Amino acid sequence: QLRTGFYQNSCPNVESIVRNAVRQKFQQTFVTAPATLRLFFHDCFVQGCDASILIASPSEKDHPDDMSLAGDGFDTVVKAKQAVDRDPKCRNKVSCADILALATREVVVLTGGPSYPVELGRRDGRLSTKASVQNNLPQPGFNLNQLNTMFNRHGLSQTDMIALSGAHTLGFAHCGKFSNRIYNFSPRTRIDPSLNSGYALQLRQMCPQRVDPRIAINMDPTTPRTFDNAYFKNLQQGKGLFTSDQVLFTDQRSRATVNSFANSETAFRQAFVSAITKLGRVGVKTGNAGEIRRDCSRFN
Ligand code: HEM
Ligand SMILES: [Ca+2]
Ligand SMILES: [Ca+2]
Repeated sequence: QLRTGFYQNSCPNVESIVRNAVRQKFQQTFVTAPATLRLFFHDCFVQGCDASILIASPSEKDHPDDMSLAGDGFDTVVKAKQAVDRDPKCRNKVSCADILALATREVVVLTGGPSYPVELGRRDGRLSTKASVQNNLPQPGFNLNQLNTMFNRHGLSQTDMIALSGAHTLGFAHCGKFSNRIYNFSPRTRIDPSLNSGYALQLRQMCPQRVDPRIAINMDPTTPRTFDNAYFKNLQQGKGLFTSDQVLFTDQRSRATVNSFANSETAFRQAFVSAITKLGRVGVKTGNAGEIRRDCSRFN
C-alpha cells in the first residue's frame, strides 16, 4: 500500500529536492518533460512501477519499444537521485521508482499540467529483460479493443486510457511510427481517411519518404510545449498522429469522452490526475519486496 507521507521521517525534504533537480534539468532542455513522462509509463507497464526500465543494457532498454525513449528522461532521474543522495538523511533511502514518480509529477506541472499528491513507498525491482517488454506496451497501430485490453489488464479503465493518452499533448514522434498512415494506408487509399487531409499533406512535407530516421515531429501540432487539452481538440479535427490516437475519436464508444475532455480542461485535468495516480500503483512492490537501489541503473 503506497502513501503520500512515506518518507516523512527518513527523508522529509524528498519532494522539494526532486522538484529543484527536475526544474534545473528542465531549464536546460524542454525534452526533459515528455521524456520523463513517457519513461514513467513504460516503467509501469512492464513489471510494474519498479524502475526496471532504468537498468543499463542488457535490459528492457534493448527492446525496440523502448529504444526511442529519450536519454533526457533517464538523465532526469539520475540528476534527481544524485540530489536526494547529497542529503545525508536521505542517502539510499528513496527508491528509484519513487524518484521517477515524483519527477513525473514535476514535469507535468512545469509544462502547465495539474499538480497532484504522489503516493510513495515503491521498491525497486530486480528483473529487467528485453523479453519482459514484449506485448506489454501499446503499439501506435492499435485499435480501441487492443488499447482497452492492454490498459484493463493493469486495472485501468477506458476513461483512464483516454486521459493518459492526453500525454501526447507533449513531445515528439519519429516519422516511421505513423508513415503508413500517410503513404501506404491500404491498396485503395494511400492516406488514412480518418486523418485530416490538410494535416496529412503537412505530415508528408515534414516526413518525406526515406527521411532520416532520426527526424521527429511534434505530436501536438497546436501547443507542443504545453500540457493542455489541445490533444483532444486535435482529435476532433482528425489531427491525431497515431492510429491509436485518432481511433479514440473515430470509435463511437470512446468519442463522448474525447469530446468531454476537449470541451473541459478541468474534466481532462481531473481525469488525468486520477488515471496517473492509478498508473503509479500498477504492479508495485512494497514492504520488503525488491530493494532500494544505490545506483538506479544497476541492481544492488
Ligand atoms: C495509448 C497507447 C499509447 C501508444 C500506442 C503510444 C505510443 C507512442 C509512440 C509510438 C510514441 C513516439 C515514439 C517515438 O517515435 O520516439 C510516443 C511518444 C510519447 N508518449 Fe506515448 N503511447 C501511448 C500512451 C502513452 C501514455 C499513457 C503516456 C504517458 C502517460 C505516453 C507518453 C508519451 C510521451 C510524453 C511521448 C513523447 C516522448 C518524447 O518526446 O520523448 N504515451 N508514444
Ligand atoms: Ca517496471
Ligand atoms: Ca499541448
